[in-house]
Amino acid sequence: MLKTIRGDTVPALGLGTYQLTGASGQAAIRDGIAMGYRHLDTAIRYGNEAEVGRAIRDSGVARDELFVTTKIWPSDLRPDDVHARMAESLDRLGLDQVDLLLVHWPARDIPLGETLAAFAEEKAAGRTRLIGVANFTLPLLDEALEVHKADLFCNQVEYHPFLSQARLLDRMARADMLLVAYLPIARGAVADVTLLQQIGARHGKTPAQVTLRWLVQQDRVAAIPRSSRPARLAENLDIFDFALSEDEMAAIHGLAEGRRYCDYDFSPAWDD
Ligand SMILES: NC(=O)C1=CN([C@@H]2O[C@H](COP(=O)(O)OP(=O)(O)OC[C@H]3O[C@@H](n4cnc5c(N)ncnc54)[C@H](OP(=O)(O)O)[C@@H]3O)[C@@H](O)[C@H]2O)C=CC1
Ligand SMILES: O=C(O)C(=O)[C@@H](O)[C@H](O)C(=O)CO
Repeated sequence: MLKTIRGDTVPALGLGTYQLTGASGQAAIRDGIAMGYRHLDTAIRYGNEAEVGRAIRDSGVARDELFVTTKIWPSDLRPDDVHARMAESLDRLGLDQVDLLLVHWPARDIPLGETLAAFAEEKAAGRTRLIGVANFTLPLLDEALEVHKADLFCNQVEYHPFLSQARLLDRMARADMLLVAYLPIARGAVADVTLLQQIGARHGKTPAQVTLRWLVQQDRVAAIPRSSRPARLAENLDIFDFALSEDEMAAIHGLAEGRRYCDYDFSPAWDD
């Protein structure tokens, strides 16, 4: 399944790579590509761009069949730093271009317009095909769209059954942007939820598969679960042979309780 935003496509289900480092991390990423993952999510902060690059080269999969995202940390969002970090990322990845470059978190002390102008320059220079943001709240998104007049591809945010993103999704639909759901299985916590177990039993699927299907079945939503284990990598990808009913979709939406896992002292003031 592909998601299409203004003519650009991305596989709806990608592989998160946080903490997939070293030889074991590289092996997990390589296994994931061999199983069929074609969308890989890394970040400078994860310290694994070299592993991602090696896994891509080992896979033998053509570069244009893969969608590779990286992200720049908020301390490095001044224009000169953006250009330097992007060059270093490409070097570590062993690529000429990434598919998507993201602002990893909003910076409090760097004008957003300057950062996004530098991102647009990276796009114009062909070092990234697309640009976007992550962890942007409604006001930050409005600011980004205002200052950049923007062709922002996505906002990558925490999204799983325990955290509603209805207002953000509504705003992003009007801007024709993709929501990339991080922590899509709430670090595995969905496995213990009775409702997800019951829906899963009906379809012969696990709670994680039901959750990932619920995400990608929504308009303009992609998801990037991570696993270090081959069996779970395969499980998380195996969600395209069934569909949830409208009632099942609504019931899962009903699990939202404002539970957020990624909340740090540098996080923005969340909308919820
Ligand atoms: N932009 C941002 O600020 C952020 C982006 N991200 C991105 O999103 C990705 C996903 O988020 P992440 O933190 O990894 O959390 P996830 O929700 O993907 O959960 C990953 C955890 O769940 C376990 N798991 C994986 N599959 C299953 C399954 N089928 N059943 C039960 N447990 C399972 C994994 O353990 P095991 O490895 O043992 O299988 C791992 O501990 C990250 O890897 C990263 O790429 C994440 C956080 C913030
Ligand atoms: O995983 C991410 O993408 C995050 O933004 C955080 O978990 C980050 O990596 C971190 O280290 C927080 O201090």
